[in-house]
Amino acid sequence: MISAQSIVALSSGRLPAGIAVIRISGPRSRFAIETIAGGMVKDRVATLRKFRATEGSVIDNGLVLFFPGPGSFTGEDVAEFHVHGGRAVSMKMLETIAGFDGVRHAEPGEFTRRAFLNGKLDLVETEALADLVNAETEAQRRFAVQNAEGAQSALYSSWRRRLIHARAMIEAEIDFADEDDVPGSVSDAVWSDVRAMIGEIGHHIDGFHAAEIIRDGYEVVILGAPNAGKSSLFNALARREAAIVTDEPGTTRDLLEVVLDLKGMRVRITDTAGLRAAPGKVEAIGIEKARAKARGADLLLLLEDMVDPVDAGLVPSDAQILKIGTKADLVGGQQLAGGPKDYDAVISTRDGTGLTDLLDDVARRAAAEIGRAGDILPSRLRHVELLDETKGFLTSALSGHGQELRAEELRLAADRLGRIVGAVDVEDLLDVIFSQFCIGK
Ligand SMILES: Nc1nc2c(c(=O)[nH]1)N(C=O)[C@@H](CNc1ccc(C(=O)N[C@@H](CCC(=O)O)C(=O)O)cc1)CN2
Ligand SMILES: Nc1nc2c(ncn2[C@@H]2O[C@H](COP(=O)(O)OP(=O)(O)OP(=O)(O)O)[C@@H](O)[C@H]2O)c(=O)[nH]1
Ligand SMILES: [Mg+2]
Repeated sequence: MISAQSIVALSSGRLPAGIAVIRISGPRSRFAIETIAGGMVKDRVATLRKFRATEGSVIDNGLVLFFPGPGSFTGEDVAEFHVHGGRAVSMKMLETIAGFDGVRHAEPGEFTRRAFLNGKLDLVETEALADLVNAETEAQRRFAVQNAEGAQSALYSSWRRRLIHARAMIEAEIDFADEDDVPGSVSDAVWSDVRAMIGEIGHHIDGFHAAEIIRDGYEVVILGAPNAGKSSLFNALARREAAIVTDEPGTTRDLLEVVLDLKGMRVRITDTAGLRAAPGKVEAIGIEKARAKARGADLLLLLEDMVDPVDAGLVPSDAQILKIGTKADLVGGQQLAGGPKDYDAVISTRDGTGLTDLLDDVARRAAAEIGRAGDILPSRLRHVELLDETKGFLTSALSGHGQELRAEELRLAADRLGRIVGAVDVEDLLDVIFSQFCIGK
């Protein structure tokens, strides 16, 4: 598909910058180079040229590249002008190119949309490209680049191929039911492969929580009785005075959150109101919020003042729990070693005791949840929903009666996988997916 309209945008970031890249895709790319750079350049080779405005004045000295379609990012002819990254320079270039007949400013994600429509990327790779551009942590980048390169798509495509093969076998059996040369063991093999796929898809779906942790962060909630030292730990982890600390019990009422990059992983830490019976009105609301937050957490840090231990009570949650003794600086060494309480960690925000070990422990637990680098995980709820439907059709195909019906269910299952990668009927999804991009991508 070659669009009649060419599109232009600033494809590099915020101005001013050292260099800015102005990119045009579509049939007017060639004309833009001829007009602005005074003549065509060699394909795919950076060439230094003077760039001139329509009336002939010099805009800048810069590098220009031409990528002939279909061998380009978008699949169309593409030109790039690399200019000095000033605001006025970039605006003059954009204005000049958008002033040509048949050229308009690109919408967000429109270059990538053309790449998708021209078959350069599938839908999952497109989503991964959006993730790559938005990646802030090393774990997010690793995950996104692997999927942008097609790892996730390859998995779905291989399942889809297996299903198409399975269905062909079952339909052949229907067609040749009366003949002797289609052995029954063929259909046994097919259904045992379908059973295996149900297991593989189920296992893959289970990985979604790991993908959510990579994207949204590993959720750590600090809990404990009033004055246990929660906000002091929170501030130490945030490396700033993010929360108010006083010696008055009941200082913190609202949830406070910081996001850390811990060894390349996104980790969200929440400070909460001290848990106690018979609190004041505002505090009671804070305590309810703390309990609700704890329910959705991955890890609870349950703090207790070792000088004045108060049982904060149990909080229902599936999260892992680390019991932490605080204010170690106030407690003698022997007391700690032989004390009645068992703590997973002992810290002091006063003298820094145990903080590095605690962070290491949190990072280890987050890494264990994320799984091994290279694991292929579903990266969108959209994928999980379609995978669930796929699994549902496979399950009823497996236990169903009548070869025709069962073959039809295999078809429906393969169709759902096709929807994930965009091989079938996805027009309705495109606007949602491309709205995740910035202009120029
Ligand atoms: N200057 C610049 N840097 C960039 C991009 C770009 O468009 N321009 N990219 C944009 O996102 C990324 C690189 N991605 C690209 C992907 C495909 C093709 C391309 O021309 N593909 C052809 C031929 C491939 C080949 O020669 O092996 C093709 O797919 O047919 C170019 C860039 C990151 N860096
Ligand atoms: N000596 C010592 N004092 C600490 C330490 N951590 C906190 N404190 C003190 O303990 C008191 C309570 O600390 P906070 O961090 O506000 O306690 P909190 O758990 O957030 O309390 P609430 O918000 O009221 O629930 C303050 O006076 C802190 O200075 C520590 O490691 N050593
Ligand atoms: Mg507090």
